[in-house]
Parts: sequence; structure tokens; C-alpha cells
Amino acid sequence: MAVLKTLARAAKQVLQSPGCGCGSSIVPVRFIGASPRQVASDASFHSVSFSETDHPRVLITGGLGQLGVGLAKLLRKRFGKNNVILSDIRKPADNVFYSGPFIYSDILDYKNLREIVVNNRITWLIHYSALLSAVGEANVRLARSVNITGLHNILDIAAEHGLRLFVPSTIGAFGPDSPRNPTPDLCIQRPRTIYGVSKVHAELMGEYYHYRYGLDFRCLRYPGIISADSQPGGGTTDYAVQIFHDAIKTGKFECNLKPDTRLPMMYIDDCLRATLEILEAPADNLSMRTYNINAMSFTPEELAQEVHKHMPELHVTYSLDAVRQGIADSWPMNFDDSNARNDWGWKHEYDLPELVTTMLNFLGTDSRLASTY
Ligand SMILES: NC(=O)C1=CN([C@@H]2O[C@H](COP(=O)(O)OP(=O)(O)OC[C@H]3O[C@@H](n4cnc5c(N)ncnc54)[C@H](O)[C@@H]3O)[C@@H](O)[C@H]2O)C=CC1
Ligand SMILES: CC(=O)[C@H](N)C(=O)O
Repeated sequence: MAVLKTLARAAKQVLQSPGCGCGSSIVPVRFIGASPRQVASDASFHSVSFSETDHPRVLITGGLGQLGVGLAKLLRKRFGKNNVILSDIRKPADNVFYSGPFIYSDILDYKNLREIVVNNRITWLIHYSALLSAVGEANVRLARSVNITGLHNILDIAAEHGLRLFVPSTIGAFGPDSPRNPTPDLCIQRPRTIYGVSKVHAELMGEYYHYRYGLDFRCLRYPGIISADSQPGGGTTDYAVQIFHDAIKTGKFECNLKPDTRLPMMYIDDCLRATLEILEAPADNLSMRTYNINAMSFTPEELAQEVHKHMPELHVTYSLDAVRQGIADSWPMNFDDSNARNDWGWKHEYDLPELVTTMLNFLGTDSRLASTY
């Protein structure tokens, strides 16, 4: 009899645990300081809905990094200034602060995050907070905390409030055992950085919450992103931004990767447009929840050659950063994004020549000015 009671208790626990796929649809609900719980998805507080005819109410976490301000600008144009809230743990510059709603949000503070989502009736959550590849290797504990614990907060809040959740992944979610030229969507993923490991975790957890709890999780694996008016936050692909700034300021550039290191790259406008497109794509078009996207693939040497066409005097030298080189050598050289192109019509606009012209023009020079160096 005692054995039967124990078995019954164990069965009850299994049925109540997140691993159980039976019974009614459930969403995880976490209260402050407690572990995740499950509540029937038709519980009365879970009534936030997003009608496709309304504008979404968007929250961007980690919004003061390389990508967030540009994304806020694009989304505000589309959905209205006050419907897009930027958040971060840093202090915004005046122009950012006065360009639309900004709020302090530390993704490690679950209660604060939840309050923001509730008080602002958020319907879309764009989760940009992260420590990137090189910075992550220099501070593994913090990267683990922000990129993994922070993600858990985001997932629970998104599931609890029925949000559409976008989390970017990266070429860094692949590793030396992945096919590198090209790298398809589905293949072995054994990254060797805490950044990559945390991003594979994000992909898998997001998809798990999608299939298990119905979370509307959407994820793009970005290549290295190149932007003129925002600085990268400590990644392996940062050289491809820095070359433009140094070329214009000093006419010299010291590259921290080998000249023949090939990596997939994209201009920021394409990246942000892709993000909006997948967020707006009808769910029926998405045969997957995590897609590679790509625009071009080049080496430092090829990039320098293209810049030389505008600035023949540019002097490029190479002084390797062993950590970044090791990371780059394990990442994809070319990215196969055919599923994104087929499923929801992804198409890049900027190739290498277009990128270089745009960056140099934006930063205040072009081939006509090259002679002044
Ligand atoms: N920029 C790129 O080339 C690529 C970016 N991605 C992904 O896109 C997302 C955005 O990237 P970037 O803007 O380049 O990153 P970034 O490093 O420039 O910015 C990240 C932001 O997260 C914030 N943050 C750190 N800890 C936080 C916390 N506890 N709470 C709230 N915010 C916190 C930082 O203050 C920073 O403003 C990241 O998830 C990154 O992994 C993916 C592939 C390529
Ligand atoms: C490609 C990325 O994810 C990022 N730019 C990095 O280099 O860490």
C-alpha cells in the first residue's frame, strides 16, 4: 500500500512538471523568488491578446547596444513612437532619450521586468541584452548570468503574458564541428564560447517553449553586423566596423584577425529589416522558429581591398588577437539562409561594394576625399 501511495505521488508530480505533455495547455508562471509553476492557459489574468489589426506594444531589452537604437527607430516609424520602448541598464545619450520612450530594465531583475511588461501592456518583446563573443570569454560568469539566467526570465515573462518573443542568435552558435562552408540551419552545433553555448541554449529553450507552451518564439541567427552610427559591443566581427572609423580618422587600420579569415556579414539596415519581417511574418509561413540569415561573406583582406578603391592611401596591418582568431576559426565562413529566403521571402539589399560605399558616405568621406590623406 505504501508503495502504491509513493507511486501515485510520483505520478502526480510528473503530471504537474514542465516535462508533461498531457492535459490542458499550460503556461509557466513565476512569482518573485519562486521556481516556475504552471497555470491553465485560460486563467483570467492571462487575457492579454494582440489583435493583428492593432499596433504591437514593443519592449526592446539591451536597447543601447549596436543594434537596439536603430531597431527602435525602424519600429517606431512603423508602429508609432510611443508603442516602442527602449530599455537598458546604461544611461541613454540625450538624442536617444528624447527620441522616444526609454526605461531602465535589468533583465536579471525578474520583478522589474514583469512590472514593465504589465504596466506598459507589452505585446512584443525583443530581447537584445547579451554579452558578445569576445567580451563573454573575458567574463564568463557575467556572460552566463546575462545570457542564460536573463534569458530564462525573458522566456517565463513572455510565456506568462502571451508575448511574441524575438531573440537573436548568431553565427557564433556554430562551432568547429559544424559544416563551415556553407553552414545550414540544421547541423551539429558545438560552439566553444560561452556566447555560442548560451545562444544554442536560447534557440533550444525558445523552441521548447514554443512547442510546449505555445510561445510565439522567433529567432534569427545574425551574421556579423556592420553599422556606421553605433559601436559594436565586444565581438569577433568588430574589426569590420572599426576599419571604417580608423580609415577615416587616421588613414591606418590594424586588424586583429588574419587577412584570410572569412566570416558572414551584413549591413545593419538589412539586419533590422529582416528582424521586422520575421516578426510580421504569418506564423503559417514559418516552417522553423530559428533561421540563418545572410548577405555577404568576406575576409579582412577583401574588405580592405574594397575600401582601398575609395581610399587608396589606407594602410592596413595585421596584429592578431589570439582569442578572437580562435573564435573566428571555429565559426561559419558562409551561411546558408535558403530556408529564410523560401519561407518568408528574405532578401538582402547590401553586398560588399554597396556596404563600403554606404559606410564611407555615412562617415563623411568618399572616393573624392581620398586624395586628402
Ligand atoms: N552586433 C552583431 O554583430 C550581432 C549581434 N547579435 C545579437 O544581437 C543582440 C544585440 O546585439 P548588440 O546590440 O550588438 O549587442 P551590444 O553588446 O552592443 O549590446 C548589448 C546591450 O545589452 C545590455 N545589457 C547587458 N547586461 C544587461 C542586463 N543585465 N540587463 C539589460 N541589459 C543588459 C548592455 O548594456 C548593452 O547595451 C545580442 O543578443 C547579440 O547576441 C547576434 C549576431 C551578431
Ligand atoms: C557575430 C556576433 O554574434 C557578434 N558580432 C560577435 O562577433 O560576437
